[in-house]
Amino acid sequence: MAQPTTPPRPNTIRRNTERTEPRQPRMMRDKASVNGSRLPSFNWGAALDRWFTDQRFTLTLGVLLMVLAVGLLVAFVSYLINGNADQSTVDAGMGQSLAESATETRNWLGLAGAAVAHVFVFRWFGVGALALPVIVFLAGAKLTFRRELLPLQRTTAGLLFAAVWCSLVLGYVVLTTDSAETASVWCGGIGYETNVALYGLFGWGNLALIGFLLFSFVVYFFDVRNLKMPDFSAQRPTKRRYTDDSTFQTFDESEQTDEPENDEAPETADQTPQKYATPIAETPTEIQPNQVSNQPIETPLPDVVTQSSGVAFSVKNRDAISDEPDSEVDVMPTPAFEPDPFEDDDLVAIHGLYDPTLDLPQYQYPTNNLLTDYPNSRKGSVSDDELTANKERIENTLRNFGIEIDSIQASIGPTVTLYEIVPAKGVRISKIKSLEDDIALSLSALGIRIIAPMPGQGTIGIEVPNKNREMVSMRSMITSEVFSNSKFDLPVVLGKTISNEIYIADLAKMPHLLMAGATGQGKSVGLNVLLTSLIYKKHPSQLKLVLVDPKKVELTLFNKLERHFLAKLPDSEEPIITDTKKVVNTLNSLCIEMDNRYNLLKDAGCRNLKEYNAKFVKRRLNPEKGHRFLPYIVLIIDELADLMMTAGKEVEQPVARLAQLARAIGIHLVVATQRPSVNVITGLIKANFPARLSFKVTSKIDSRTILDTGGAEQLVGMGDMLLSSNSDIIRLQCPFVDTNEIEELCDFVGNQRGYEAAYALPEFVGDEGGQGDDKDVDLDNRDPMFDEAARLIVIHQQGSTSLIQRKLKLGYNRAGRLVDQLEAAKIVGPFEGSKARDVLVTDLQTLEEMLKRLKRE
Ligand SMILES: Nc1ncnc2c1ncn2[C@@H]1O[C@H](COP(=O)(O)OP(=O)(O)OP(=O)(O)O)[C@@H](O)[C@H]1O
Repeated sequence: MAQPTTPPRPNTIRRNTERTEPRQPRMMRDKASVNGSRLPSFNWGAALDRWFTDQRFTLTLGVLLMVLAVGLLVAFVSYLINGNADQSTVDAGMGQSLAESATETRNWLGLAGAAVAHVFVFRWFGVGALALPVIVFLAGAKLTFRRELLPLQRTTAGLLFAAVWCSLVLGYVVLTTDSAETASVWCGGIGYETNVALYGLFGWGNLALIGFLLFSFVVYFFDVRNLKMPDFSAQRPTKRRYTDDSTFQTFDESEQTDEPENDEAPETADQTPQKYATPIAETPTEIQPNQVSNQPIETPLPDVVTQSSGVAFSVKNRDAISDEPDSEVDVMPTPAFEPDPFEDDDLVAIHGLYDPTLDLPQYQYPTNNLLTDYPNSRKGSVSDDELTANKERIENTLRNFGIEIDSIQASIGPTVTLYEIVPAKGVRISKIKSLEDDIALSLSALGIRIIAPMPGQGTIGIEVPNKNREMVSMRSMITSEVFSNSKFDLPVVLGKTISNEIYIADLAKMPHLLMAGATGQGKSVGLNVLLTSLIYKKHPSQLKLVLVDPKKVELTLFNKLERHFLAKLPDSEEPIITDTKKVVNTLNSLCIEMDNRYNLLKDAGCRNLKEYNAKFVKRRLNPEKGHRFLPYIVLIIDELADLMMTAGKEVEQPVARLAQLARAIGIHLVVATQRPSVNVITGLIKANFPARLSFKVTSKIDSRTILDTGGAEQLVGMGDMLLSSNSDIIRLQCPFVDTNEIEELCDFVGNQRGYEAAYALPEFVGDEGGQGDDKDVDLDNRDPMFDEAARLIVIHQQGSTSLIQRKLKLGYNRAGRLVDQLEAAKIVGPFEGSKARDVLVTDLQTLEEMLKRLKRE
């Protein structure tokens, strides 16, 4: 038997099942394979995780805790009433029989109640012990109803402090009134003993210490940072949320946050609306956009809130206030010299960082048990017989062709086993590569892939499919440490590598993904895996999905996420886009969103979305100037081929434009197709998708189209795939997630409180609206901005709606109408899909003459 230090014997086979684990000494590995006794190790961590996340377990535990809380309350109250009588019984403890003690106990919950209460009430907290049942009850309720009645952590901290503090105050009173005999049960041991210990030192100063303790707690608990004098003339800041398009509610800040009432000067409307809308109302009010009244809210909080209270509020509120000077809104005038509060560091000091997740503060991330645990997933391990047989066949085949090898090492992956061969000295690698087909034939298995040489190693790899493959469950990916601890912005699980490592990528860095694969090879499952990873990791305020599904059936289940994660055109009814015309409009709308976001970034002086959001979170960007927290947008297109067939350039151009420019502003594309031919994956699209993934395809040509190399035609299907990223090719097994798992996940998210509607993308007037049939356009009724828009277009020689929109600060609809009028006046040419229109007037002088003529007519 070989010793660990001995160099590998020629032609020996070694298993390498788990690269992630430290490698065993050779001796042990050989032993394991000789005996053939590879015992499956039981995963205690996963079993415990399963147990604790099982909803039946949490429900049972929750109810148990609530019952326990009631029991503790009864025991404590009873002890406070009868405690003096029970003390001696409990203290007598082991000195007498249990039955004897039990009969003597006066506690309503018998000896057990008296004993527990004796510890918590008498020895520790006194009357403050009553905090304990409240904490236990809240914890039980959280487990039972899966929502918090009160913020558990914060309430627990507050109650524990209250218990100790009460004990200290009462301890002081008991000590100074010399009533320990009768009243020590009320203050408990902590309060009494502490006061006794300190009284000798400080005397009545104890009270000052206790008072200071309270002060320090308040400072930290409520994050008080200064003691400015309260301005009683100030009106209280209010916070508002829309209930529907026409009305919105404001509600008192103090209802929502645990912060102390803000005693700062009144905030003006140009401060971030998460904390304050406008100092309009003293009391909770329901406000019509054009009129503000002081009626208290009678309706409870709406079941929905707007996308980002930041964005929506600032827009609507601006309309309500600035467009209606005579309205009843009493806006506090802002003196001209007053500094922009958004340049004032104090905002964070006063209100803390902006938290986008407060849009949906009670949102619960999906739990692991929504996904199925496939217990037999590791069943497909490769037997020693299979390994030895393959090894011998590889050796024999190579020997038949005159190739000698030094050693073979096997790495068993979930779908294929990689045999790494160290050829004998003098053997040319190209010779082995040229024998690819012969080796495949002799191993009589599909899916042999030869990697010669293995990048970074002096070996040759031969991948042979396993007879029984391992099912990689999505649950095992989600529960893995790498995924749970991943700090990626948009973490997506892609699968398991040949060495059984979990492969996670950051979509934000990829920054787009092109996916191909013949029908039935796992593309839809792959898209579901990607969506599942994102939904597990992101809060609805941080991520929006635009789902395009020309096949109409693949992504329907995600409908339920409409009010949480989906984004769509404002006039569109279906949250999942299936109609080609709507797809074109949506893509163009995303281009407008991209332009808008670039403008916001420019104004903010930021280079990318991360910097921008970080600045917004620090309250350095003013929502009144259009700034808002920008969620990531992930566009998923399931089946590009259909779209390219029907809309060609109209789809290609915006897709390419988005792929080219959108990475910095947080729009990422995942585009899938079953036909990876050059007329679907055009050069323009391909050039802008550096990360590409291929499931099994039907021909080497298809493989080349998608990956720039062959190999994908030799995959074995069912989620077996090749990922090409930064010129590396990695073979992965995609995890499996079934439709009913997706259904459970979407139900879990969809049944929670969501936004009032899907995230609204900017309006885009498609070709029907933008075609500009000049017969319908009345040039006598020109837009007041007509001349200005015409000059702009001619100066820039660019007939684009978004240029007008940006430079003249107009809404999309109005800019669209202006372009129609410009077309009717023959200043710009007709609509040409997503391309900018031709400008028909070449210089300003000609334009001015045209404008004069128009005025005379
Ligand atoms: N990762 C995987 N692990 C195990 N089995 C898989 C995996 N992916 C797909 N399969 C199997 O292959 C079948 C087809 O997968 P899928 O529906 O994703 O194919 P597709 O490429 O989207 O096909 P189409 O283009 O026709 O929609 C699945 O029903 C499943 O049985």
